[in-house]
Amino acid sequence: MSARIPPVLRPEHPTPRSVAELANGFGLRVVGSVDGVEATGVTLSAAEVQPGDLFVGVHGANRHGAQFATEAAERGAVAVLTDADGVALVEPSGLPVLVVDDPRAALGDVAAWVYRTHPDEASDLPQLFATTGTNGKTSTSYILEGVLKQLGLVTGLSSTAERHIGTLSVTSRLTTPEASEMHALLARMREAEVRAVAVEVSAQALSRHRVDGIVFDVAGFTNLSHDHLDDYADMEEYYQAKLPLFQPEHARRGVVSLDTDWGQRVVQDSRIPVTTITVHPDVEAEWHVDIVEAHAAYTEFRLTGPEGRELTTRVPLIGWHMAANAALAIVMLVEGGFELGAIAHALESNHRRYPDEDEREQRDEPTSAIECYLPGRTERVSGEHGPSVYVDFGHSPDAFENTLAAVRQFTPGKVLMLFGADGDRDTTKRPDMARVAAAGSDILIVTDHHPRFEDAASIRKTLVDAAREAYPDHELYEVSPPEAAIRKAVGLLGEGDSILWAGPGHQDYRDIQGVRTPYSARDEARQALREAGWEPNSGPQEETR
Ligand SMILES: CC(=O)N[C@H]1[C@@H](OP(=O)(O)OP(=O)(O)OC[C@H]2O[C@@H](n3ccc(=O)[nH]c3=O)[C@H](O)[C@@H]2O)O[C@H](CO)[C@@H](O)[C@@H]1O[C@H](C)C(=O)N[C@@H](C)C(=O)N[C@H](CCC(=O)O)C(=O)O
Ligand SMILES: Nc1ncnc2c1ncn2[C@@H]1O[C@H](COP(=O)(O)OP(=O)(O)OP(=O)(O)O)[C@@H](O)[C@H]1O
Repeated sequence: MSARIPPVLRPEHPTPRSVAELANGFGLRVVGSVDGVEATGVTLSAAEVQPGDLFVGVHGANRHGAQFATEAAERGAVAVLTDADGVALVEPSGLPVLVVDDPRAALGDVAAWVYRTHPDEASDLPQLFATTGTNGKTSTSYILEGVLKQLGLVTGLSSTAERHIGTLSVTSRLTTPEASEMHALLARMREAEVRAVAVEVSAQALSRHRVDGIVFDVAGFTNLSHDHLDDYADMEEYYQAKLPLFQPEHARRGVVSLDTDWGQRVVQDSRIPVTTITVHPDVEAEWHVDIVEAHAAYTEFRLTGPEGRELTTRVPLIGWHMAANAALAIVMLVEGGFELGAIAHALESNHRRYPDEDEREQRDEPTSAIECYLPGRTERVSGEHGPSVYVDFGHSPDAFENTLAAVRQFTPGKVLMLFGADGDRDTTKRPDMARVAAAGSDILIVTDHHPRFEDAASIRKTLVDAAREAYPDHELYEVSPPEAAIRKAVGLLGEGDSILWAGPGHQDYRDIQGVRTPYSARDEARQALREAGWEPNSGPQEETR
């Protein structure tokens, strides 16, 4: 059985556009005739062609997309956009060809033209908020969406986990979709009268032109730390990949967190107006975040900014880093034109019940709180009794350090870290992940994650060796597969202890040898708790969505 491929959201009522006009407007060479040909959509994938589409054949890392032109024609493509190498590959399909040097680089503007989502042409687009950084993009985007909803807006979201259009939700494939899908999504959001959208932008997306043809109203930067050094030669190259988001081509204004030193570089190197924010009291910034209360169900923080502006609220997540993400989201909204006072008012009129709410009511204090549910980000799956179990999407040393520290705060007993590493992804971070995992835990269980085309046992060995070398006396087990590992973890612990299962987060599959097998770590952990006699929680969807 393989996991279902999530759908691509497109406009339901696209207006056809003349392919000849497209060729003229973009100065493209035409092979064959495009007279009277009209396009209603754009795609890079032959399997996803819908009648009326322009199929774009890019020279990929594995193959040339133009070789799938016949399949695209059979599905109803009306023309192909490709490079000079692709022209001969398209010939058997009989489709007319538009030729451009770099189809991927042209894709954003072409898709924006077809879907009428280019900022020069469209005055009716939703307000767009982009977040980038190594960690915290998904969290900040969900929090932004949550606050926008509390402000009463119809919202959209594009994240690693899900894409949302109002109440419609579909699972995501990539963190940031290809430009053809991105513009189709924006066009569909416009049809649904979405007013504001939170978009997660990965470094890979910027390097691969996935947000071309989009100018975000506000771009936010969370942090930069070791990750993705399979895609980028070093941290400098990784940083340079993020930078275009803070230039006028992609954003009007920026909010930059100075929590990592890289933030200062963004401030220096960007060519748009930026404001700064930090949780560090000794770092100079326009906005500061102080933690007021760390509770097992929320983190309360105070945000202070220029002209004496101040707001105190809660985010229903644990760890200082989640308060940092929430504060960043709020300042992004302020930069987007929302008054801090209006945001404060919207957050106070919520109905969430926290354990100490009765006490607050007696003191006649309104509770200000952000309403949001983040799938698989330090998500608690355990119930009232037994060990606390959190499932998380962290897969970098920095993420491990912060989530372990957050879990430790609310664990009187032992903290057990259960994790594996991604196959076919940055191998250089693995030893650091193992060392940080051991440093922050009392017990470590190394298991498998997505091996992809790598040997799972050798990934585990790298992790185990690095942890043993750094912490020879650490209690450490190597258990495969993860179903066995979570049962071992639950069996080792009891009341007052915690398990942090890092890696799988919200995901509903495991990638083994390129086959996506349905798999939910959250379901697996709940089942393991049940088998051990502990009743898990019923899942936050029912409680908060
Ligand atoms: C490295 C990378 O970004 N690769 C992306 C790229 O693949 P590729 O260039 O290898 O494509 P290819 O397999 O050679 O195929 C070439 C073309 O032929 C088409 N094709 C191919 C086969 C076929 O049967 N029919 C067909 O039409 C493909 O759609 C493609 O357009 O183009 C594909 C089509 O859009 C993407 O799916 C693929 O993303 C892969 C799955 C991926 O894993 N990307 C990761 C690295 C990524 O982008 N990650 C970031 C988040 C990172 C993070 O923050 O953790 C993200 O934004 O998701
Ligand atoms: N501001 C932050 N600083 C450090 N770690 C963070 C921060 N925000 C979230 N994390 C941790 O990073 C991990 C990933 O969180 P999240 O999914 O929000 O980030 P992301 O940037 O979207 O990651 P990805 O690109 O892998 O989807 C989680 O373990 C989370 O607890």
